[in-house]
Amino acid sequence: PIYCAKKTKTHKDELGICRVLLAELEAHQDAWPFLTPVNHRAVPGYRKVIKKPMDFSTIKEKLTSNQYLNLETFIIDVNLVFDNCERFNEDDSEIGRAGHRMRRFFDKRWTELLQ
Ligand SMILES: Cn1cc(C(=O)NCCCNC(=O)c2ccc(F)cc2)ccc1=O
Repeated sequence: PIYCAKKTKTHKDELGICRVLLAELEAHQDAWPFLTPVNHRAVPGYRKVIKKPMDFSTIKEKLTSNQYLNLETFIIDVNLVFDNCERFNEDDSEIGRAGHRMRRFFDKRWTELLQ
């Protein structure tokens, strides 16, 4: 079409996309390191190194208690999960590789959903 207006998304539309994206992240086979908060008593050094812990269950709680203003604030928290993972884990480790795979999956899915 000659004129293609960018369809603005309402807050409800954006939150719907967040719910779909989060469900897909949680269902992914490589999600297991990210489903619950890292147990800093079981993982030495984690609390000192990672200033802003984040995980999918915390994101779900924030989503259901309407703490995300929009899709962007949701994407910031999801990226925090993957950035924390990269900071704390070797790229060539079980959890490090899972983090890279999950980030690639997320980046692909939210761009697809926004097209
Ligand atoms: C992101 N990150 C995670 C860990 C970590 O050790 N995370 C716990 C893994 C054990 N948790 C599971 O295996 C599990 C949890 C829930 C579930 F539904 C199924 C399996 C360590 C460093 C780090 O940076």
